Amino acid sequence: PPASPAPTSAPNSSPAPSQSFRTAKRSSQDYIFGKLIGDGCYSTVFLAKDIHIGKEYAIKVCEKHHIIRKKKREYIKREKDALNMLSSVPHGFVKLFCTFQDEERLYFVLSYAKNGELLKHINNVGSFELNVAKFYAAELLLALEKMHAKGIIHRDLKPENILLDENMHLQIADFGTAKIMDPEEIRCAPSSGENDTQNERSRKISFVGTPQYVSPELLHDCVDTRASDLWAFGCIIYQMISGLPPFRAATEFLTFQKILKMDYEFPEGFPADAKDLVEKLLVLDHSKRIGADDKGTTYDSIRNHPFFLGIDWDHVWDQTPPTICPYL
Ligand SMILES: C[C@@H](Nc1nc2c(c3cc(-c4cn[nH]c4)ccc13)C(=O)N=C/C2=C\CC1CC1)C(C)(C)C
Repeated sequence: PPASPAPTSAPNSSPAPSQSFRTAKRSSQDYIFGKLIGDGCYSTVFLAKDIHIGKEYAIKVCEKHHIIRKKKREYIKREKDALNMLSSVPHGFVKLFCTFQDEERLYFVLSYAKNGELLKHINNVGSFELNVAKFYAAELLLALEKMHAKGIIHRDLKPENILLDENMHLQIADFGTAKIMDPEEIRCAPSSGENDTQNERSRKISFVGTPQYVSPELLHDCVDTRASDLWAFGCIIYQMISGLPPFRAATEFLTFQKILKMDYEFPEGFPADAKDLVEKLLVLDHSKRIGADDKGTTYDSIRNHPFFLGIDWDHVWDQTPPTICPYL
């Protein structure tokens, strides 16, 4: 953990807008830094405890010189903006409570997702029972709807940055790769391939997600749309049920090849409804993916798919998540 430098002048901090009371300016002195819980490209996430209230947080620490040298200021700013835009959403995302800085570092104080990465839970049991996969797919879809309705495309969704809180509810993390669409681009439709504005579709992008989950349009045409997150959604449903992502190979290049050739198959016994939904999400043409044409701020065509039969969409977050247990 970073040595807590004695603050020379009160480091500037900006309390998150959601705080209902004024707090004194925070600094690294207000926290006891614990174990390292995650390592991103340009940041490290530590478990930390607020010495005044004893509450645990995840604090993302970014070295300023590293960000400047790697020209990543835009990524950091975009992540803070996305987290602030989502801090008013009650469920589905890690919360940003406040930020502060000192001479060398930027600090983001965030909610601590006590049960860690979804990937760890999939690997612990091999693969999820259908009811567990359905539940987390439903929570993930609700989070995608909220994110997309605010014009935020995550672009790197994967089981490593989908976390589980202390009550085992889902929280999406790591918005450093997110794209925030300009206000005039945000339509009510959460995702609409053919109606996407020219800039949303054709904007040159400088970033490609994690090989196993990256969408073909991001690879082939350098295009990112909300539907790119729907592709990753399909990969994650496949992986929760089978234990592995659909596109995997010895190298990144071979993985990309498989994606562009749609070279994947379903293991024996993969449930038919789940297979049908995954096949409707893993479509090369992003405008033809299920949900891409949905209007309003919900993916009704996905919600109404038989895979989600029995999900009460208004009470998913109130439910006690089903126990993740190894296959008998
Ligand atoms: C995805 C991220 N990993 C993680 N990011 C966050 C965690 C987190 C917690 C555990 C964990 C908890 N218990 N055991 C493990 C493992 C990985 C975590 C958390 O609690 N709260 C906020 C986080 C992130 C906030 C987001 C703005 C960056 C990477 C790999 C990028 C470091």
